[in-house]
Amino acid sequence: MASSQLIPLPFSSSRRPPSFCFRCRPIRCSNERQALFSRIAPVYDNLNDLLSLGQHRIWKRMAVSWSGAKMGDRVLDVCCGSGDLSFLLSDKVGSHGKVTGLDFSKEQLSIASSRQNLRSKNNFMNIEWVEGDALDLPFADGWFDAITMGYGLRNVVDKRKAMQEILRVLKAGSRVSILDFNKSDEPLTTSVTEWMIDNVVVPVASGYGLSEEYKYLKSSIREFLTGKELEKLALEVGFSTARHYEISGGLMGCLVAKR
Ligand SMILES: C/C(=C\Cc1cc(O)c2ccccc2c1O)CCC[C@H](C)CCC[C@H](C)CCCC(C)C
Ligand SMILES: C[S@@+](CC[C@H](N)C(=O)[O-])C[C@H]1O[C@@H](n2cnc3c(N)ncnc32)[C@H](O)[C@@H]1O
Repeated sequence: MASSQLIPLPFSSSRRPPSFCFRCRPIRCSNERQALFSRIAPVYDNLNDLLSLGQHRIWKRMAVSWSGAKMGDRVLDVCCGSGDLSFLLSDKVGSHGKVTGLDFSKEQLSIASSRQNLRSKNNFMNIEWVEGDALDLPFADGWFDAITMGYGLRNVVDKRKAMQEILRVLKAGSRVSILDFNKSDEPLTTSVTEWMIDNVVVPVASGYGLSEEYKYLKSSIREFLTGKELEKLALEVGFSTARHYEISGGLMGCLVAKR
């Protein structure tokens, strides 16, 4: 029976937080982002449901399906947050499989662990929560049969390093499925997304005192990689195949890469 206790890991030397981050521009460095996701943790799930009208659950189901996770597998959910994809993976791999949800926000992992304990399904006990850094994964080479990363790659400070780490811990012939906002080539799609963030998402978030945190969404999407650039990065780090699928009219996208 997997423990639902959090497994704390010491900060890796590459990310030991400085006493303060005076040189960091807002939301630019790892510990700023860690603090952001810890602040939004209490309302994160509810705002996702409200602001996407529940659609994000469909997008996450698609990403988990595309990971190829199956009964009995040992799988990893990188940047698991409150655990949405981990719970979907838990159903896929069943009680003989094993799900590891990794995140560097204690607050997000605490929400995930609480949600696990509230659920009646036995096989959710096949999930363990690990506090760790996606840029320094505390797992052996070739350890996982499938990996997911939901709305995480856009948020790590070193996307190439994150992809290298995912490749390292993935078994040969296995897949990673990386879901995120799509940095569209279509001006209309970009305009609609940015209009929604400015005029719906941020005003709603401001009701919770989180307008700055949700404003970050727009800048992070602008600084993200396009689908083609994500495919190129995956092949450069060593994945054998990489395809980026646009979802919901190009609002979201999912990169599926095989080792
Ligand atoms: C699950 C979703 C986003 C997760 C997420 C990712 C981030 O990087 C954040 C950064 C800072 C704050 C919050 C997040 C965050 O929640 C996607 C759905 C939730 C979005 C917040 C809503 C986006 C709305 C779309 C722009 C328009 C939706 C149109 C239609 C209703 C589908
Ligand atoms: C937008 S949330 C996504 C949560 C969840 N996967 C989902 O789909 O709802 C992004 C998560 O990535 C985590 N994160 C960002 N950078 C990280 C890093 N370098 N290592 C581990 N977790 C990280 C944040 O703490 C946050 O919980």
